[in-house]
Amino acid sequence: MPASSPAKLVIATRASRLALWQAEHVRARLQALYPLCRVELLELTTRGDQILDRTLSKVGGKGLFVKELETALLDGRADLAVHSLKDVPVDLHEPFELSVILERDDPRDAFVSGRHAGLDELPAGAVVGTSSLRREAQLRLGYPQLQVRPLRGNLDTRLAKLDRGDYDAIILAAAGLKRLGLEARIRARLAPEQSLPAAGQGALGIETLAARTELRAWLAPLACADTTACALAERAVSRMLGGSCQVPLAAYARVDDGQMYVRALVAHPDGSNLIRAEARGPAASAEQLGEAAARGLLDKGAAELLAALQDPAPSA
Ligand SMILES: NCc1[nH]cc(CCC(=O)O)c1CC(=O)O
Repeated sequence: MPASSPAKLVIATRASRLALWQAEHVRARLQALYPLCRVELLELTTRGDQILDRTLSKVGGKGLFVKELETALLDGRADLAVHSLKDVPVDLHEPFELSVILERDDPRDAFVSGRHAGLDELPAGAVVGTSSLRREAQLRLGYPQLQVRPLRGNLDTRLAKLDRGDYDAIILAAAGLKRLGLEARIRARLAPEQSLPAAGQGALGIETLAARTELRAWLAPLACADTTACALAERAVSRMLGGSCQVPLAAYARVDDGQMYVRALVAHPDGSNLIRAEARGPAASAEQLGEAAARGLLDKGAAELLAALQDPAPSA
């Protein structure tokens, strides 16, 4: 236990069911660490939660989910903000810091469907919902016979759209479904070779004001060393490729016995081009390994692929 302990901690969170589960999870962990502390949640509605009619890549990306929470940290209305690490921009900067990364849950993408047991069982022409360019690109490449259609909304909304027949199947993060008690809806977990996860998928991050060093010390016992190393590597890939959810980019690291294996890919969302790279080495060099994987992608033309996506040539 740190020398001092907090009297009160306020956790800023988005008001979605997933965000509330995550904030409550952190609340319970902190409460167990500091039984005398009052740990409270402050629920906020973010711009990202309000805009539901356009795909995320069109409305400005991940920052939408983070800004309102950061304002609460700045105002002193909250001490910490809990995020799905996947949704935290890689360019998080002063006066904020990502002070703790918690142990990761299942990082894989999950296949959810009423009638079908997995991607390989879907008939040609079946409609698969996802709004992630990363998932779309990998699906189109591996399963060109399927139709990929956009899917937005929080987890419950997405499942409702599947259930009312808008899609034959949808792809969601396994961790999110698990957290909401919806694990039974998962028909198959996609292997990293099939659908390489997004940087940070399945992990939680806690953001604080960097100046509040006492907070960092109080939160430190929640950190998971292996997940932190993976996050460093994966986020290094994203950073070097200018990653956001507007970019079809995947980065996935694992650590076994101190040894790290990082895989990364960028792809054209239409499945026409997919570039992979990987790196292995000691987990202690996580960030360098992520950078090496990113350089591998860049050496194979990743920058050109991404530039072409941002500035598409007029199609005939
Ligand atoms: N894109 C939104 C988002 N952010 C975090 C999760 C799930 C939990 C996680 O990955 O940690 C999800 C839902 C999804 O991608 O299906």
